[in-house]
Amino acid sequence: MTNLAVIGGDGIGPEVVAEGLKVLNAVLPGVETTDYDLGARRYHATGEVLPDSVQNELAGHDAILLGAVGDPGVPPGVLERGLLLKLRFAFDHYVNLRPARLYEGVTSPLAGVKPGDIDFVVVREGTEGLYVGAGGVLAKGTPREVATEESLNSRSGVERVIRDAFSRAQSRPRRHLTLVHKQNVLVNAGNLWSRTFTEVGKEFPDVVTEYQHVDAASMFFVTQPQRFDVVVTDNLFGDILTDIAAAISGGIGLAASGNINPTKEYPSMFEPVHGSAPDITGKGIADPTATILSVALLLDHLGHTDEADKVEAAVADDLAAREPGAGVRTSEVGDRIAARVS
Ligand SMILES: NC(=O)c1ccc[n+]([C@@H]2O[C@H](COP(=O)([O-])OP(=O)(O)OC[C@H]3O[C@@H](n4cnc5c(N)ncnc54)[C@H](O)[C@@H]3O)[C@@H](O)[C@H]2O)c1
Ligand SMILES: CC(C)[C@H](C(=O)O)[C@@H](O)C(=O)O
Ligand SMILES: [Mg+2]
Repeated sequence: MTNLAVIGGDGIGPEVVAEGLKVLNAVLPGVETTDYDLGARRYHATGEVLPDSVQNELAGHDAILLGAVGDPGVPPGVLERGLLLKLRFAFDHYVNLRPARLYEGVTSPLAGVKPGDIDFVVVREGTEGLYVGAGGVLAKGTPREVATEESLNSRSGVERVIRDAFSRAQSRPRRHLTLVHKQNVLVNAGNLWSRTFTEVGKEFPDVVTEYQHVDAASMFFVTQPQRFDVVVTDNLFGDILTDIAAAISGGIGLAASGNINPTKEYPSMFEPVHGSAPDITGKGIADPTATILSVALLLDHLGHTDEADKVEAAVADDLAAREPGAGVRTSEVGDRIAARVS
């Protein structure tokens, strides 16, 4: 019996997670779920963000489904760092998997692109880089104030995510992998990434490789998305590139992600790429598709590949059947996709 920890979180998080669970229950009845009240409400009520006891309980689950965290009433970073990043780091989610696909029936803002032109996956490093929290502030509040954030890149951390990306590229028809970095400026980390990429690449002679600086890659994402099959990159570049990937594939409401611990030592965590969207919270108009596609990634990770394929196919059918330009009603999307997989 699969046991799933559910963190609805803030803003539209609980709204989209409810639809993800609707689809999960329809395609794989009997998954045991435990809800965790984490996020802004708990923080305001108790001052707690992620108590150790809760983290330990989460560790005992097969997987975690998360909506989003972040709230305009909570200082920036408290929930994002204290909850989301804490879980990514504690559960060693070193592969942050973010597929981008333009489905039939979905309009891309890019002129002339067709479904099939955008079908790639970003393997974003999830535990290092500028996200580690190294740095600080000197002379705060004075004219001499200096703030630093350091990027940490370990050989083992870089190597394991690059190897994962190579092996994903090897299992896809095009067998193409692009390393994205900024080795012309970030010469220390860039050199480690590119040397490691070359060395690990020797284990995968059938994978075609390419390197792009992140500024050029950002341009090619919106001018020639067909160039990409698998992309591997560091934590911050991956964060930014995957919002671009979402935008060109029809919007942030469709972009799924998995924070994966490939060793399965800890539970992996699945969540939409988007945030808590305070501007549309409570209106019933958030698109739950990203969360439902994240449920497909979750099912795949847990070995339920048929169910994962069924969910993705149902999403594709639903998107193809949507009235162009018509708004989304959150619960209706969940109802329709759940009905298709039942
Ligand atoms: N994984 C996460 O938990 C996560 C991710 C990103 C941002 N955040 C947090 O969320 C809060 C808001 O951040 P933001 O505004 O930069 O990003 P956001 O993704 O929440 O919203 C950006 C825009 O996209 C729209 N949008 C987002 N999800 C949508 C959906 N499912 N359907 C339709 N429209 C959708 C929003 O309405 C908004 O206009 C911040 O506190 C931020 O730190 C959390
Ligand atoms: C909320 C924030 C910590 C997070 C990130 O930067 O990774 C978000 O933007 C994401 O893309 O999941
Ligand atoms: Mg982001």
